[in-house]
Amino acid sequence: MAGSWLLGAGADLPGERPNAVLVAVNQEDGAGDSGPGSEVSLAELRRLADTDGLTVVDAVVQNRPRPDPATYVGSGKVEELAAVTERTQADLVIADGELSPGQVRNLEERVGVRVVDRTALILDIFAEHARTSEGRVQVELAQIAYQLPRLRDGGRTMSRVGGGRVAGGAGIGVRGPGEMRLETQRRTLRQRATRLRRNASELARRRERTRSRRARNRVPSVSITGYTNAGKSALLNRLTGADAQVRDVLFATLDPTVRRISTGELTYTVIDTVGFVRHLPHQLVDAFRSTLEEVSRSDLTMHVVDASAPDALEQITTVHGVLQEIGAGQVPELLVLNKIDIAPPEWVDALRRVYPEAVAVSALTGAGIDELRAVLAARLA
Ligand SMILES: Nc1nc2c(ncn2[C@@H]2O[C@H](COP(=O)(O)OP(=O)(O)OP(=O)(O)O)[C@@H](O)[C@H]2O)c(=O)[nH]1
Ligand SMILES: [Mg+2]
Repeated sequence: MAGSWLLGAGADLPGERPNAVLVAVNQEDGAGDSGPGSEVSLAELRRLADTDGLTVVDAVVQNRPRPDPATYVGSGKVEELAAVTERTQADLVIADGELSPGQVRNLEERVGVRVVDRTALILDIFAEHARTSEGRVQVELAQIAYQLPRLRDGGRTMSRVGGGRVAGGAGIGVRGPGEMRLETQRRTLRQRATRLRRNASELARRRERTRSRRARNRVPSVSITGYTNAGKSALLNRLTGADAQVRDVLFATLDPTVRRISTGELTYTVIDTVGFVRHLPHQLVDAFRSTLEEVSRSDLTMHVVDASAPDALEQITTVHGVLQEIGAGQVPELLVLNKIDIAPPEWVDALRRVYPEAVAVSALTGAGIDELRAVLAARLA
């Protein structure tokens, strides 16, 4: 059920899209114009909320040098937020940044509805989209890592704030607040995490065996990386005739799809994997380490860029940052500018000036795909 983890157990409204109000602190610190609270970041938060089955009804943004340690936005803005939430009958508030447990508690007390942050929203989308057992285990581990430091003694929190569904209704934390003492909750979560980790490492070993078989057979591997919604799965399908799921939502792909390509003498595998996003929750990066190893162990990564995105350059920087973080910084990269069928030609040219080696394609129309195949073959030979 969309948004159920965010709203808490028992708050599911079947068939209805819960309303959300966004709240953000725009630090305007000159660190690029895509930080929390910027237009780019808020537009993305809207898309994340939409992907998660929520309707964004309003946004409250405050410019200030840094977030208020107690309430994230200043106290005047908190009152405004409460008024907006009341007027729009919103079911929850989503902050465009990571909130401390104290900030969540204080905001919830004053605004009167559930308050979550960008990380929780992304975790919820991942939980919705995970299909394989490995994906589910990884998401649930990330959710537990997120929940543990945020557990609260039920008695003082609002009745709406429960644990809620975690990864496909696995059943942890579904009891309402106050039913379990904090320590018991903590212990239960830790025990569950231990079981999940055991499970995850078994699945990782299986993946490792497949990978080393490919390596022994000297089959080169190409990974597809890039910002979420860049067209990675569409490109895999175009290159290999696979039927990976292509959707206009964020994080459509969580579970890697591998396909083999043979052209002339050359055979290689192509693997499509999870997309990246700014402020990708570190809990997810940790939990998805084994999936992401497919990237760090690959011989080449095709970094797919949505050339029609106004913030394409910043998306590239974000992806490079995540690649570093997962230990894939050294993997040779082939930049692929995708969606040239809809990108303004001057944008594509501007990107090519920065990245002269990039290949421009459209996974949708097939434009540039032959050249991409040729470049891939040359780079792998
Ligand atoms: N116009 C156009 N749309 C494209 C192209 N490639 C992909 N798309 C669209 O972009 C959206 C995202 O495509 P996906 O292939 O699912 O993107 P992805 O990078 O795999 O996304 P995630 O798995 O969610 O990270 C879909 O609506 C595709 O139809 C393209 O070359 N041109
Ligand atoms: Mg995909």
